[in-house]
Amino acid sequence: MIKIAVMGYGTIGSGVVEVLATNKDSIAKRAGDEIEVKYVLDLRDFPGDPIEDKVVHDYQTIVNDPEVSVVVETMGGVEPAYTFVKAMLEAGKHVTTSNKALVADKGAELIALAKAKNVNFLFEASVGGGIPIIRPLNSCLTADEIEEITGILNGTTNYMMTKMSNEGLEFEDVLKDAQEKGYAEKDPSADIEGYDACRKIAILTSLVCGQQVDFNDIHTEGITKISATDIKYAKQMGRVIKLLASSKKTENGYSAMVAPFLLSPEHPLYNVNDVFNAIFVHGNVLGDAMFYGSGAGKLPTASAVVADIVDIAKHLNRNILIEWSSKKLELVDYKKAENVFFVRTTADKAKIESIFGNVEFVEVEGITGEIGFVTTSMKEETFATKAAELGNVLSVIRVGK
Ligand SMILES: NC(=O)C1=CN([C@@H]2O[C@H](COP(=O)(O)OP(=O)(O)OC[C@H]3O[C@@H](n4cnc5c(N)ncnc54)[C@H](OP(=O)(O)O)[C@@H]3O)[C@@H](O)[C@H]2O)C=CC1
Ligand SMILES: N[C@@H](CC=O)C(=O)O
Repeated sequence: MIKIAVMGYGTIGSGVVEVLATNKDSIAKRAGDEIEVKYVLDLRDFPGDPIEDKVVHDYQTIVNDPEVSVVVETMGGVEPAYTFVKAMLEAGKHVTTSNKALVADKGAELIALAKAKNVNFLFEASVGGGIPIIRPLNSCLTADEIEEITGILNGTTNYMMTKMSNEGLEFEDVLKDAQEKGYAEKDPSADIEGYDACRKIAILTSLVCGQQVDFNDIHTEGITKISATDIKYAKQMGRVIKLLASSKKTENGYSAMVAPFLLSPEHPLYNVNDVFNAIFVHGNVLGDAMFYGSGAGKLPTASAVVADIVDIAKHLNRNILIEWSSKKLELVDYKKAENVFFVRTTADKAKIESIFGNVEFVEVEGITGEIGFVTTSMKEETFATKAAELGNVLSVIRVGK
């Protein structure tokens, strides 16, 4: 019998307990032993819940119980999750977490500590919800130099953009809906401002380069500036707007960015809707691969956490090597990246053409007093200079290749 503790009995933590109960027998076969939840740590009590008698409020109860060999962290945030997880690893317990804020910030340190203690620190659910992506990068794709990762990495914003675009719903209403469905972060600005996708692409980039990527270095724009008018222009162009997180290996180093992009139907991420996420990976020998599935939500995410528990059960006496050192990776300045831009402005066509040269104008029936245009490909810094010279810019969205 493998005894585990779950820290944080919210959407994902309760999902983990549910998955372990629903698939008890098949999980036991695959893990080679039965898994039993001994403790649930939370701030609250859960009267009437089957785990009612397992609830504890002091993490030291878990630290000090030698029977518990695996700990699940699903509380969220860096503190106190970091303090609790570190104490568990130091006590020789394996840990799995769905907490990307923790992994992005403290991943290198916790991986090193787990290695020193000959236990495991796994975090499959921290990126892409139920989609396997961490394990593929850490094992199946290790023959490759990964040259690009571009993904829809946030379920909340993809759900929101899909509903706003297909059903004409308002931003605040769809955000509330996503929160009620358990997709959003405790502070949903992490979703809508792009910070959550930023942390996820930082984690993936750290894994492929083996060094620490500071998420604060990644240029990040969310979806808060996307309006109903932008969506009308997108439809006129036959495109959809998606929040993309991207990391590319260039000849000068890795470059990463999070921002909304206009995608055409030919783009591999065009048809990724609702809470689904998809991650496009290009390796130098593999070529292209796509990972697709539910990017958020109770059971899909819990499925990934439980898969980590099973992996840990198979490696109780061996550390699974994860190449991610604390040495900082300096990213290439995003201003040097080349992009195509869609711009809405109240400036006139003559001024637009005198500054941007050859552009493609976009007009939408019923929208007056402004015009949209698509630029040629240019460096971010060149675009910023030209846009400042143009003035009267209402919105800017990058156009996917
Ligand atoms: N929701 C999703 O779809 C996904 C979430 N994640 C990540 O998983 C983690 C958990 O998310 P989610 O389940 O949605 O969050 P919830 O807010 O639903 O659950 C967190 C739980 O942890 C409890 N908690 C918070 N602080 C403490 C503490 N100091 N001691 C004990 N318990 C504490 C909370 O209690 P209280 O409510 O009283 O504050 C709550 O019950 C986050 O890192 C999130 O980013 C990852 C992938 C998908
Ligand atoms: N809030 C996140 C949850 C999963 O990581 C999201 O919407 O993607």
